Amino acid sequence: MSVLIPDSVENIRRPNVFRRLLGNPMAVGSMVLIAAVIVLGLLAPVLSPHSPNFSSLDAVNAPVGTPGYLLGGDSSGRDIFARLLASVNTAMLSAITGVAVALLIGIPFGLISGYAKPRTDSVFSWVFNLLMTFPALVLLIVAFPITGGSYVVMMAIFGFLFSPSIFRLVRNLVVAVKRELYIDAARVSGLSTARILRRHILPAVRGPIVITASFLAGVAIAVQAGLAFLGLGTNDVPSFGSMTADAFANLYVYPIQFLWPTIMLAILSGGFVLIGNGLRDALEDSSLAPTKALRPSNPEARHATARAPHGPAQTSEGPSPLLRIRNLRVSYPTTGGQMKQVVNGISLDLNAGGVLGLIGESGSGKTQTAFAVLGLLTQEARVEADEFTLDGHDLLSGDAGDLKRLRTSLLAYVPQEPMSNLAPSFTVGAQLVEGIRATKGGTKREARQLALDLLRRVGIVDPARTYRSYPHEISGGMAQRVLIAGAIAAGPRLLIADEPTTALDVTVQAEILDLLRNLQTDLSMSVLLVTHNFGVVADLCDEVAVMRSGEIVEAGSYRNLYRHAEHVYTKQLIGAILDEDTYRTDPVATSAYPDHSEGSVGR
Ligand SMILES: Nc1ncnc2c1ncn2[C@@H]1O[C@H](COP(=O)(O)OP(=O)(O)OP(=O)(O)O)[C@@H](O)[C@H]1O
Repeated sequence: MSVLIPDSVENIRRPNVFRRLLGNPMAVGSMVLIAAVIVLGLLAPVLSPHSPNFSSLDAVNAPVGTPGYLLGGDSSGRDIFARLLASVNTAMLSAITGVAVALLIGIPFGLISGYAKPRTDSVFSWVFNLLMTFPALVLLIVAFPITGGSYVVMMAIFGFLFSPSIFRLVRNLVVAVKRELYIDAARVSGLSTARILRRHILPAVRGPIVITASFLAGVAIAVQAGLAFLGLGTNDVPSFGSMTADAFANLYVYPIQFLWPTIMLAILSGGFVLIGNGLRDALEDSSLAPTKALRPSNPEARHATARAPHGPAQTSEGPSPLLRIRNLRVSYPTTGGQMKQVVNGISLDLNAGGVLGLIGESGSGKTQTAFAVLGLLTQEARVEADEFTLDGHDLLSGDAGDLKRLRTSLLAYVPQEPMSNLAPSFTVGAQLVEGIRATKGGTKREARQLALDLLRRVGIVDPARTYRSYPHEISGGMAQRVLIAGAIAAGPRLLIADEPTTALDVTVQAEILDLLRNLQTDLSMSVLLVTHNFGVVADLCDEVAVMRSGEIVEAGSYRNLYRHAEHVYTKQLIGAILDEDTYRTDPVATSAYPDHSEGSVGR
């Protein structure tokens, strides 16, 4: 299958994220300050001569610099420096507890809810929305007696009450990401849901989770301090809140006692927010936009899309075609409660080794047909047919797992937008290796070797370099070659190519068509080519089915159709083929289809 899946977690780390983070002065400053504060907290027993709860009458309100009392003593004669360092540990443990609980609840439920069927999503969303309506701070105060005064338990409750914010964030991100084509590609490849969630979706949504977790850490520290300020918590554990409450009583006499805990509190809670912002910027800067395919033009290649068909024509009348479709209907529910049919009962056969072009204007139902074969239609789609078989197996009945395995072993898919089908966070090699291992098994070393061979096989000049590259570092044409390499890795019997050249410039289109033609011949595989361009059909296909408004209006061998097309729409499509001897001066006639006059035949 055309699977381009990452290899391992190590491969998902972009090398320059940390470097980018180091280029952000606010984030670096915050990290240094927080790290210094944390080290001070950890070294508390070494640095302070007194225990934080030790009190001495001699040290009551002692000034800064008193021997043995670096920052002086508080109103109870305790060492302010010792209590400050102990409070750092309290704050950090509070942040870790609160954030960990919120993430442990919010992330898995958010991932499942966003990815699962609408009913599961509704149930989870309802529960978390309900939880979100609870006034968290009031509940924390009310729950205080059952915590036994333990701030760790209180912060665990805090994490629980704030988990809906993580849940909603993750769920909404997943809903957006799961529509990406590379997720479809991963599903087609047969990867399990858990693996897709862990390897593809989680890395894609981690940036916003990181920033929210940082905010939450800052909030957790502030909330714990606030509760302690109100006297909620054991007196044995020093915290910035209890220190400020003590100092508050002496605010006008010894204001400096108030200064130390508030400065530390500001450093810790503000610092986490700044680090989170810096991390988000670093992650966003390294999320890379696809680059356009730019290749030196090859004047000779211009012939390719308008050439006569090659090789012997395949008949679609064989006794047991690889793909057999009879009266296929695909429909979707409308807001009015009815079903809207987008594929209206089409029938076609594709023999082993045959090349069938499915051609038609935009919206004619080509992709819906191809996706029905691939099993990639959305859950609300209703697929019905009198016959719908792949290699003799019924695609409409039977165990979902068996059908998935069948498709994985027999089908491969080459998409329209090569860049969108490569996961941006992983190297080309990592994606190929995992795709190969998911379909063929074997060791990582074997998969790597095969990936390099495949890259060479699809005409990539420097396979090792491309193997190491991220998708943004290669051109659109190379990305399509990479996808084709992944598609042929497991030796598919049927390759479904959906507008494989549309997103590429014209010379690269010709190269990709050449490649597909050579691979089809060498590997003796069948090809179902979805296109709106008769020139592409001419280049590759033996048989053609012309689709319009969800129906096949004309079908037959390419040669026959090219010479003796009967349907006016087929004639229009043929008339839209451009070659170097054709100079179009008139627009394509559309009067035969007044209701579809805007329909594009040569988009
Ligand atoms: N999820 C959906 N819900 C409702 N209608 C849909 C859905 N997906 C596709 N359609 C409709 O199905 C019809 C056929 O779409 P399809 O993608 O197969 O067209 P196409 O011929 O491949 O065109 P294109 O070349 O633009 O992709 C379109 O009218 C489209 O709006």
